[in-house]
Amino acid sequence: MSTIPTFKCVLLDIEGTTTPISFVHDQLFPYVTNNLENFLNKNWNSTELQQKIQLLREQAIKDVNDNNLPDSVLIPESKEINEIKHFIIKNIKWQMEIDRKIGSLKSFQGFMWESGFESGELKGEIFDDVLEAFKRWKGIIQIFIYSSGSINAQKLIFKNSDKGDLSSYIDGYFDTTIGSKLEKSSYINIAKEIKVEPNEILFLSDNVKEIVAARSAGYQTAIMERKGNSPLSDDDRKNNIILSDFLQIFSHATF
Ligand SMILES: CSCCC(=O)C(=O)COP(=O)(O)O
Ligand SMILES: [Mg+2]
Repeated sequence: MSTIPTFKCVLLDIEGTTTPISFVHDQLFPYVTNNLENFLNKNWNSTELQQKIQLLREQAIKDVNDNNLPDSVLIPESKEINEIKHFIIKNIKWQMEIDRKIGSLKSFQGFMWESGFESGELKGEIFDDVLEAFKRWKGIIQIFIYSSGSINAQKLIFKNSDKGDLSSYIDGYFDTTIGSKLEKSSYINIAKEIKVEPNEILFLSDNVKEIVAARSAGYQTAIMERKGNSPLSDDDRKNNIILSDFLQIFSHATF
């Protein structure tokens, strides 16, 4: 068994990989849905909030025009303020019910989470083995994050984590502004950006479709099978390296 890594850097998904899915669904998402109305009322005059709302508005227009969604998802601009807020809340709750991984929603959520992390109400949950691997990789293997969550939200989770401030371990962050996690081109773009050959990058994720996209771009990959992740098929098991713990990477024959 080799203990010498054949990769120069790791690219890590968050939800289901560094962080339990339950943290995202039981803490992060309810923080948004429970505080939405208050948050809009309190921050209505903030330019940043209005920019985030504009992104939601533009996405909703695209949804109606390109995706044939009903006009009821639209967010009007020129109505009474409480009516506009009503449509924003409706739009966000609808998108969150289907766990949409789309930039405008993720950017809005990240903006809201800022207050939660600042007040200490939210603390990023990171698996124990992730911190141990970060310590072993420091100065040897570069660590990058690629999540559907906004870069702002990613930084908040690692800076305000239950393991302390982990920012110093992380060399860079990518979100879907570089492209969808399901597209081969996104992984090629990331490799170009970090100036590392695709076959020298190890991508870890719980999502098999993301793994397939990264593999088609020439990455080394492994599927994370954490408690609470979606079940894997027999084919997934046959065709992939499956890990339940980052520390298994250090003793895995093919890495
Ligand atoms: C900064 S992660 C917040 C969680 C989130 O909103 C999300 O969509 C995570 O998706 P991932 O790509 O990390 O599985
Ligand atoms: Mg994930």
